[in-house]
Formats: sequence, structure tokens, C-alpha cells
Amino acid sequence: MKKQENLRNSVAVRWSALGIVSFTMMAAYFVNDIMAPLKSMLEANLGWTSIDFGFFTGAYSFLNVFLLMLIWGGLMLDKFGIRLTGKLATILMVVGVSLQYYGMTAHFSEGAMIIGHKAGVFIAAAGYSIFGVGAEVAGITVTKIIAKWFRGKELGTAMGIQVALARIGSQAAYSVAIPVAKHFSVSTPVVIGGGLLMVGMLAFFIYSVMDKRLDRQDDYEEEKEESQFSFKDVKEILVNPGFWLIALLCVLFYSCVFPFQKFASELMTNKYGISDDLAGTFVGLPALGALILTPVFGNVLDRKGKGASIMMLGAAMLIFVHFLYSLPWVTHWFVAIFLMLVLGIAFSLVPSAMWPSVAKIFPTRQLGTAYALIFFIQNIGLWGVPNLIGWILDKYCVIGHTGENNLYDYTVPMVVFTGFATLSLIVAYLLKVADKRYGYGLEKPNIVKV
Ligand SMILES: C[C@H](N)C(=O)N[C@@H](CCCCN)C(=O)O
Repeated sequence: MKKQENLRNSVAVRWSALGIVSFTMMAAYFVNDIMAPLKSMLEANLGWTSIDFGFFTGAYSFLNVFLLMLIWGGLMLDKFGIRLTGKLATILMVVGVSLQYYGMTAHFSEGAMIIGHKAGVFIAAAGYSIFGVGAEVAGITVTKIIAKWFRGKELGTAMGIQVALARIGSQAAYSVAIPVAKHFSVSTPVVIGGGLLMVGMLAFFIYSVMDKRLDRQDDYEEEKEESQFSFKDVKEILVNPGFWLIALLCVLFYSCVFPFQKFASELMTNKYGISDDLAGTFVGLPALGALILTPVFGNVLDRKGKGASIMMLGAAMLIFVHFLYSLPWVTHWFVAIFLMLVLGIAFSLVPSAMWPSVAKIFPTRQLGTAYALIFFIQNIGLWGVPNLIGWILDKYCVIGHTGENNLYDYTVPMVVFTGFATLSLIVAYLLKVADKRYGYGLEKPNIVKV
């Protein structure tokens, strides 16, 4: 009897698997970013201050950081596997976004507060926090899925394409949020996100069938690399200097990108005089750039390597962008758009090099835990930085009012972002030094020639 070819060796099957799980993540990114362009509308329509907005935005990471949900998610991923963890994560996302919608639309009595926050803001934030657990655990699960199907093959390209499709979700969110909210209501974009997430959940359930078949084949062919989780693995990860450098670079780099984007629509309108209808689209430009460039850079890295150098280049570009945004006298809209495009390049360079690097440093059995720990440290920034920026804006940056909205001077927040970007360059340099010393192979191509 002819032996059936391993599923991962079939180009069509492995790329289909990638397409399906990438769709789930695209829906997650849409929901993640859908509230950002609405900051001014939330202030005008629902009375959310910058502190409320910062609190809501940071809530994405709250449970991941303070209840260690990402760590439990990572352990669960390595112990109970991709299918159960991924299904639970997608269900959590749907539950979270539903609660977020309730918080934005339910009528609470005037002045109702929960733990020092307006009731509506608190409930929306609680929903976003549950969504955040699902989105991050889904993120590590999908990363492990890609490593499972593409290790030694087109790993960089595949991770690049997944990130690129996620960016479509972000870009769509930034572009449609304001027009949809103006046409219907400020909560309608969230309803659209909820619908997309349900389809994404279904997609993951379909992927699970493929995953089961692959596992059966691997068992049969004794190719299975996964093993049960052990604390020895966690210890091994934590004593690896490469882990700490990647985690630090990750938290610093992403703290300069995601939290920045959440506030950037207002930066566009307040500093550069761009209309609020267009501001979201401009803020979505890095996502659009990354959509095209991340797979391109992923492919170059697959064939040529130079991952550590590319991470340094991306971090340097980030300093350039935030520093120019911080200059109070540079206010031309053209500069604002140009910098968004440069940010798009940096936003493609670093992720396309960073995520496959983790798979070079750690074996498959440790990947779930390693990615979870890195995401955990990254989430500390994704929680703290929006809270910090929201607080700085409310306390020190109000320079006037336009109708229902405050007018903000973004100089100090942009200096803070420049500081984080500078630290990220230093860490990227140290990673390159560590790579030489410990031989992680970060400068080597991802594709292993046999
Ligand atoms: C926010 C999330 N924790 C994250 O870091 N996302 C990365 C993509 C990670 C995918 C790795 N295969 C991003 O750049 O969006």
C-alpha cells in the first residue's frame, strides 16, 4: 500500500492551514483596533476622558498581566495542545467583545461607578480584558501552529503572511471605525467586530480537524516533536539570555507601536490638522505597509538571514519616527503621513525577524511556553503605556477645547515614546552581540537546506 504523504509536506494543505488560522487572527486584530480611532467620539458621545480611554486600552492586557492569564494559556498550550487551547481562546474573544458592547450601550444610572471608574467604562474594559486574554492566547497558539507546519520550510514567510493578514484587520478597523460610527452609532463598529470574531471562531474549529489529522500522522510516523509541559522547560527558557533580550526588545518595540497607534488618530487631528474622517486611515498606514512588507522581509530572512541586524534597523527607524513626531514646530500633514509610512517599514522589519528568531532559539516543545512568556512581558507594556500616556495627556497636555473635545499637545507623550524606542535599539544591539556569543543563528537563513 502506498504510504500517504505527510500533510505538512503538501504545499496546498500547509498554506491552507495558515490561511484559516490567519483569518481568525485578522478578526481579532480588527476588534483590537476598532476603538482606537473612536477616542474623540467616545469623549464627545459617552463622556470618556483620556484617562478612561487609557484605562480601557490598557485593560486589554490587565488579566494577562495581573492574573497571569498568558502564562496559564502558554502552559495549557504545551500541556493540553493546540486544539483545546485555541478553541477556548476564540470563545473568550467572542464573550469579551459582547461584554464590551454591553458596557458601551447599557444605561447606567447617572454617576454610577465601579471600583473608581464610570460603570460603562469599567464594564467595557472588563470585556476588552477578557477579549485580550483570548486574543493573546490565540496569538501564541497560532504562532505555535505556524512553527508546527513550517519549521525548516518557509517559516519567516508564513509568519510574515500571518502578521500581514492581521494588519488587514487593523487597517480595516482604522479605516471604517469613524465612518461607520458616524453613520450608525459609536458602538456599531464593535458589533461588526463581534460578527467577524464569530466567523473567526468557526474557522479555528475547522482548522482543528486538520490539526488532528496531522497529529495522527505524526504519531504514526513518530515525527511528533511535542511533549508534555515540564517546569524544567520553563527554567531552561528563563536562564537563556536570548529569551530575556527578545522579551525586552518585544516589550519596548511594541510599546512604541500599539499604544502609540491607539492615540495617534488624535495626534493627527490635534497636531497636524487632519480631519477625523481621514485620521484613522492615516494611522492605519503602518498596518497597510506592514501588510505588504512583512511577508517580503520574511521571505528575504528565510533565504538570506540577517535577523539580528534587521531588528536593529527597525528599532533605529522607530526612534526617527517618534523623535520627529515629538518636535512641536513640525506640524505639516505631509510629515505626519511620511512618518506613518516609515513606521510601517519598521513595523514590518522587526516582527518579521523577531518571531521566527524565537523558533530558532527554542525547540518546538518549549515554543508555547516561550512565546507565552514573551507575550506576557510584552503585555506589561501594552497595559502600562496606554495608562501612562492617558494620564500624561489629561494632567499635563490639555491646551484648549474644541466643542465637546479637549485639544491636546502631544509633545511629552511623543518624547516618552522616543525614549522607549531608544531603549529598544540598545536591546537589539545587545541581542546581536548575544547571538554572536551563544550562536543562536539569528543571522542565518530560516530555510534549512537538506
Ligand atoms: C499583540 C501580540 N501579542 C503580538 O505581539 N502580535 C504580533 C504578532 C505576533 C505573531 C507571531 N507569529 C504583531 O506584530 O502583531
